[in-house]
Amino acid sequence: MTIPTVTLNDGGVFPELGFGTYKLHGKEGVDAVVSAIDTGYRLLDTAVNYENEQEVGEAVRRSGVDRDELIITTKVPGRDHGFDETLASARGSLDRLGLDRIDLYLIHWPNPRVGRYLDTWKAMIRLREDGLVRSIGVSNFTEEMLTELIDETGVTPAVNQVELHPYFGQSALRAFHAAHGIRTESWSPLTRRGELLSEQVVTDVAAAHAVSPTQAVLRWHVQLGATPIPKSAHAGRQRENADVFSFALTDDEVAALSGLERGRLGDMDPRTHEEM
Ligand SMILES: NC(=O)C1=CN([C@@H]2O[C@H](COP(=O)(O)OP(=O)(O)OC[C@H]3O[C@@H](n4cnc5c(N)ncnc54)[C@H](OP(=O)(O)O)[C@@H]3O)[C@@H](O)[C@H]2O)C=CC1
Ligand SMILES: O=C(O)C(=O)[C@@H](O)[C@H](O)C(=O)CO
Repeated sequence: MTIPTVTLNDGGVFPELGFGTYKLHGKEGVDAVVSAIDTGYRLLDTAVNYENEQEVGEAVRRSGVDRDELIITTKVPGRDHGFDETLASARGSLDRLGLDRIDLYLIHWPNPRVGRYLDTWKAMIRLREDGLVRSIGVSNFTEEMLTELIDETGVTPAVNQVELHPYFGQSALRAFHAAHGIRTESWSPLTRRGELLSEQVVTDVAAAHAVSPTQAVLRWHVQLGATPIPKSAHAGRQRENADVFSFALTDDEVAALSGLERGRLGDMDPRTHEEM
């Protein structure tokens, strides 16, 4: 299966859909990531805090796919914020991944009370200049935080990975991203298999296209211009989730799914939620 791509603001190629790896561990985790690569996923999303960078690196080596086709994302955790700390954190990630380059490096959470995301961002710029990282971006950043990074460094993040699903459509933040050429990446795009998938509007839209509810929801992300990164440990579901490029929702269907808006899944407002 071939997943279409877009071009990031730094010229990098970026898939319209990727693979989440949170909670994939051990041999089963490696197998799941290999299976995702076999299916056609090229964007893989890990983080120091997922404690599975080794598994992702092993899967990359086990897959028969050319390294340059893969976009390996990892993230600097809150406890490593700061200029020197971020440089060291990246080297730790490269060691665990067993790779010589991170393709997309993100600040996992802004942790505003720590107050060091700007220094962290400056280190990421350095890592990109040094060739250890290809693209740099952030996760869970608000419009105000993005503005600060851009104003202080002149470097606009390529990606902002944020909570996004039909219950939390992030329309204002997405408009800001569009205005600044920042690619939106959707975390928990399926709401971790919550009640969303049995909402009447979701099952109706799915039935209209003879697809599954997860496919209808993932197609909604694609049509918003966001890159969802669904996680599944199962090859059949991985295939189902990636198979969203041969049908299109109508504008009314996109609007109907957006009409499910009700807010975040949990209390994860990045202005107050901290993850170290
Ligand atoms: N930057 C951040 O702060 C965050 C980033 N993330 C990233 O986003 C990724 C995706 O989000 P995540 O929270 O994992 O949740 P998702 O919304 O991707 O949902 C994953 C859940 O849905 C199930 N599932 C997947 N596909 C199907 C299907 N076709 N049918 C039925 N069930 C399905 C999975 O089960 P099963 O595996 O059994 O198939 C799993 O339980 C993460 O893995 C991580 O990489 C997530 C949260 C925060
Ligand atoms: O999955 C991620 O990237 C996270 O940041 C998680 O820690 C997520 O926030 C979570 O599951 C917290 O319970």
